[in-house]
Amino acid sequence: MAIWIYAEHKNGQLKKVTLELLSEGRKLAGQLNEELAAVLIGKDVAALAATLGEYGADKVYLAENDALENYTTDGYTNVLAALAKEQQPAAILLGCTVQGRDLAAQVAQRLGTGLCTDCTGLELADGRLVFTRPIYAGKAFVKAAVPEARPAMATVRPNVLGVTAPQAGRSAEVIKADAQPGDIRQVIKDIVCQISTRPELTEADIIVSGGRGMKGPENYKLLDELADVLGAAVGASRAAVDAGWVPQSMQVGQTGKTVSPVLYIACGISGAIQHLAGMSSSKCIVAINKDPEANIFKVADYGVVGDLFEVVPLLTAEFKKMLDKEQC
Ligand SMILES: Cc1cc2nc3c(=O)[nH]c(=O)nc-3n(C[C@H](O)[C@H](O)[C@H](O)COP(=O)(O)OP(=O)(O)OC[C@H]3O[C@@H](n4cnc5c(N)ncnc54)[C@H](O)[C@@H]3O)c2cc1C
Repeated sequence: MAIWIYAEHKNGQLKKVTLELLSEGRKLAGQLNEELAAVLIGKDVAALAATLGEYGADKVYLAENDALENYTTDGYTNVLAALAKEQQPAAILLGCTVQGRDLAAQVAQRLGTGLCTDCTGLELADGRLVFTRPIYAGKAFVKAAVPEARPAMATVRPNVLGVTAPQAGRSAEVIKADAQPGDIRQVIKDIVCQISTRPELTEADIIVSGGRGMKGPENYKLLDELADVLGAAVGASRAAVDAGWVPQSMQVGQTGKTVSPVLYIACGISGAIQHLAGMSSSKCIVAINKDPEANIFKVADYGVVGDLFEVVPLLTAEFKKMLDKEQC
């Protein structure tokens, strides 16, 4: 009975959440005395198996097929579900990403098993995997387990688990898996990539986010400047997205992306429950708001009551000075 990690990858690179799951999976597999396996699906992805081994996988099930070049719900579900039926793992863990959420739901249905979504913690209790997940938009947490059904499945929020250092030279046994994608109903004609030098929102360690208090799209350049100095991603509230100031891909919250960076700087965001649902698991929250009663201050670790148009440029200048000094 093994613990499986779904190895999500993009543009020839493993997603950070895959490494986080491997690191956590390694600990759990050790405690359970089970093996840790990664499932790698795609076209020409075999080279990634070496990294999976270095980060803790004992085995890599490699399913390669030309038809699996791009993620499709049908193709990837058929391959992962068939493999799980054959091998009967104890658990399958996926990242709570757009792809992971889609695939996990389909595979769980196919296997007739339970799925805990959007988990922020994993532990063992009486030899069983117990998942921690936020409820009521992050106001409370439940501990949930998948009762008798096997495998127990879960999607885990990116950026909440740490990544342990890879062990150079550690390798995994690579097993060629059946890679028959079956009937694929989706046709992918083109993939339009956003070109950005910034980290992806869900994987970023630092996020600078702006809301309605930004007053207009032209003012986001203030956040861009701060983000450039900090190597951060830029996010937004739904109010800013609905106003057409920034694209929906930047939205953080219940109907946007869920993020857990080390540092989240909220500028001109009131802290509506739907926004908090997407960012309250950030490790450190800094809020800049001119209203001292704003709800965001209830979740903030540090709050600046002030006008963001004064505070943000000052922060940018101070961080720049600090980093310039460090480089000297
Ligand atoms: C079903 C549903 C789903 C939703 N999903 C989401 C979601 O995913 N994400 C999300 O964000 N929202 C979501 N919302 C909307 C949410 O309820 C709020 O309307 C939204 O988050 C408000 O955005 P905001 O904080 O930017 O704007 P506001 O609430 O208008 O707050 C603007 C803040 O800026 C401050 N401010 C103004 N000027 C300045 C200045 N110069 N300097 C400093 N501060 C200033 C103000 O004091 C105020 O606190 C959802 C709502 C519903 C009903």
